[in-house]
Amino acid sequence: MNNKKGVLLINLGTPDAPTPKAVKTYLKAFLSDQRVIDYPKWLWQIILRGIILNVRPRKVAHAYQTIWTEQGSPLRSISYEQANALQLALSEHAIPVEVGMTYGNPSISSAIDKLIEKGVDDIIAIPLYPQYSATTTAAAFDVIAKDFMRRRILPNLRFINSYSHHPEYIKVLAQSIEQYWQQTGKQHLLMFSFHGIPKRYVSLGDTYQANCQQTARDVADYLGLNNNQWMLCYQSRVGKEEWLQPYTDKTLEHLPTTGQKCVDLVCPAFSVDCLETLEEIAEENKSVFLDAGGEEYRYIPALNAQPAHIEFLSQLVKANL
Ligand SMILES: C=CC1=C(C)c2cc3[nH]c(cc4nc(cc5[nH]c(cc1n2)c(C)c5CCC(=O)O)C(CCC(=O)O)=C4C)c(C)c3C=C
Ligand SMILES: [Fe+2]
Ligand SMILES: [Fe+2]
Repeated sequence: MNNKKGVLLINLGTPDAPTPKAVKTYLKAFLSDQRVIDYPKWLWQIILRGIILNVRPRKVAHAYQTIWTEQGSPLRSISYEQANALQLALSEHAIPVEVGMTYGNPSISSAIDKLIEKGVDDIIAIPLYPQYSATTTAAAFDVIAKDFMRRRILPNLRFINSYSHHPEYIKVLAQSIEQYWQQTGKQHLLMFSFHGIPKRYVSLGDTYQANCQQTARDVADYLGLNNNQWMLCYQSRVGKEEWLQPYTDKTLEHLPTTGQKCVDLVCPAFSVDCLETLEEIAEENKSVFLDAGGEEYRYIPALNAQPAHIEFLSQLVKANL
């Protein structure tokens, strides 16, 4: 008898509300994960609970308030849109799709419960991180593994660990940029801004930087861009350690002084628009660029639930049936 397949779409997670209290709960779970911050646990917990969780939630809650919608956090509401659209795209195979977040709600465990309730015994887990990183992809796997520890009967599991250079993904991403340029009638310097990670993690073997470089180069090649027409940077640095460089904010501050006054940003590490794109890139970094003398700054939206993105995800699922 064939196994019944189901899809678990995974993303990072987001607070339940844009309040300091809810943000504190979310950051506590997220920043306590040793995959994300690998300092000695006892030392880090003193810093986290003693300083960071008393200062950061207020500031970050304010940032969340600027992007919150009637549907709640964009990361969560767009993830549900993706799941509904993907389930529809897979309807001929009757494959249920559920959303699970590594931190916060809906949890990965609740998503696995729902799939099992629907009779699924073969789960295809897709962390929506095109570029592999231990900080995100492996962290998601850890949560699945932990969930499985409480189950007597384990479903089959297929885990898609990255798709940074999948030809169809490159095509969909490149075409979304092309369409943006066609609709606006203009093309500026293209800045690929990926979420950063500490440089040390790459030295320890994380393939994230190589994956980011591959995505950016493949998309630039698809678009026929020469080396002066695109660049790669890393955003969202946290803490005092050196992260992957060049930094997005420092680069945007510098670009206008070199005569580069117009820029288009795309953030391929984010499959879904979220705090780091809608606030940090589309607002905060825009001000950095314009204040430094830049003239035109545009953010190209994430792939979100765009039909071409959903079609790519459904191909990824079908290839794993
Ligand atoms: C401090 C360490 C962090 C690492 C390493 C990191 C890697 C990483 N994160 C994403 C995707 C997202 N990060 C988001 C928010 C966010 N990230 C960090 C820290 C690290 N991320 C923090 C503290 C926060 C919360 C906001 C803040 O306090 O500044 C989000 C957005 C969530 C939302 O609710 O909208 C995403 C998505 C990737 C892809 C990545 C490494 C590859
Ligand atoms: Fe992050
Ligand atoms: Fe940020």
